[in-house]
Amino acid sequence: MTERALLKVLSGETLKTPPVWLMRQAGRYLPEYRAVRAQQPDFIAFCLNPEAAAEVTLQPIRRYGFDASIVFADILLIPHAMGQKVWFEKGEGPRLAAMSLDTLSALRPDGAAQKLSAVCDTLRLVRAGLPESCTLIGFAGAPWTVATYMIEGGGSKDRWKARTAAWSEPETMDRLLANLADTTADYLIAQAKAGADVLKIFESWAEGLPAPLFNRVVIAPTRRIVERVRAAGITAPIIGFPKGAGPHYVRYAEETGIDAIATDHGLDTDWAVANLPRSMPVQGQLDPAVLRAGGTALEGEVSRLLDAWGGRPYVFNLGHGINPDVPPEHVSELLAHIRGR
Ligand SMILES: Cc1c2[nH]c(c1CCC(=O)O)Cc1[nH]c(c(CCC(=O)O)c1C)Cc1[nH]c(c(CCC(=O)O)c1C)Cc1[nH]c(c(C)c1CCC(=O)O)C2
Repeated sequence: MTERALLKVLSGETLKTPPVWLMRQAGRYLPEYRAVRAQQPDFIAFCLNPEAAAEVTLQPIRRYGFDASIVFADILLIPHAMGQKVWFEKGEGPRLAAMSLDTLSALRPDGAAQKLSAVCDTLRLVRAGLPESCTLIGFAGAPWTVATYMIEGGGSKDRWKARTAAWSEPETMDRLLANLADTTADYLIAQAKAGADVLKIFESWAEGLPAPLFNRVVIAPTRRIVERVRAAGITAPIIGFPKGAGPHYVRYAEETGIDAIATDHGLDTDWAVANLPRSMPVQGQLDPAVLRAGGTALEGEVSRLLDAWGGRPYVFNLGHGINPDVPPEHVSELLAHIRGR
């Protein structure tokens, strides 16, 4: 158990060769993923099919021997479980049924997490198929990020409706965020009980928020999740990923109660090294585009990050998910650069 490199780093150890895994390591860049996906036309049903989800979770572990495995699921399972219809249009990303903020904030969280028990079944199947040295990660979206999808009805360029609602209807918005936080905490607790060694909270839309809003919609609901998970006796380390938070990264690291911080590729490395809490484990921040590019650019960026974060508890990862057009052999090159130093 303590042999797991990722767990060592998350408990504060510095390793000469950092553990490595990649966001979206199970996905369309892998032909074996596309073969399973072709049999699973409904993406939500795919996520809730433990055999199929466990199979694609294990595919990148078999191919590359990553140090960690992240359960195949999606942050939009929470709105699905809370009663908002979610579907995926081919080539266009997620769609969610139009609902008013009042209606969304009245969706009752009680019992919603139990509707996602299939994800716990996936975790148990994955654990049984993983090498002992591989850490198993469970995850959920952070309330603000999930709320933006719920309010906008899908992805959006600037989250305009959600940001406007946060200012114009603060009580209703805060109620939605609190409901999401409680459901998400219950879901993460269930994942830890099903065998997740580590929990990760994806705040993919932390970008572009002034400080007062960042405190209210990002920090407070995230802290609420962490407190509720800890109150349930769960000790699994929690990684927070406030993508695009810029200088707010520091307060996020210090005030949410998370144990480790995942950084995006837009964050200045030297600034992050100087300003993030020194003892806090850091994960990230390779530009996904340099993984697509490969070659000497990739080698140079790997060296730059390993040099910058050397001497600190560090987990190698991308600054965002791997793109579908990344050649699978570039991932092998990446691992050779990291493990060959
Ligand atoms: C915002 C967000 C979502 N989902 C997720 C986030 C947070 C991380 C981020 O910012 O990317 C998180 C997520 N989604 C998925 C995982 C699986 C685990 C892993 O990292 O390997 C994880 C951790 C599978 C997935 N989730 C999705 C896919 C692609 C679906 C397909 O096979 O067509 C996968 C592998 C679909 C998805 N799901 C979501 C979007 C916007 C999309 C469409 C994007 C696209 O088409 O690439 C919502």
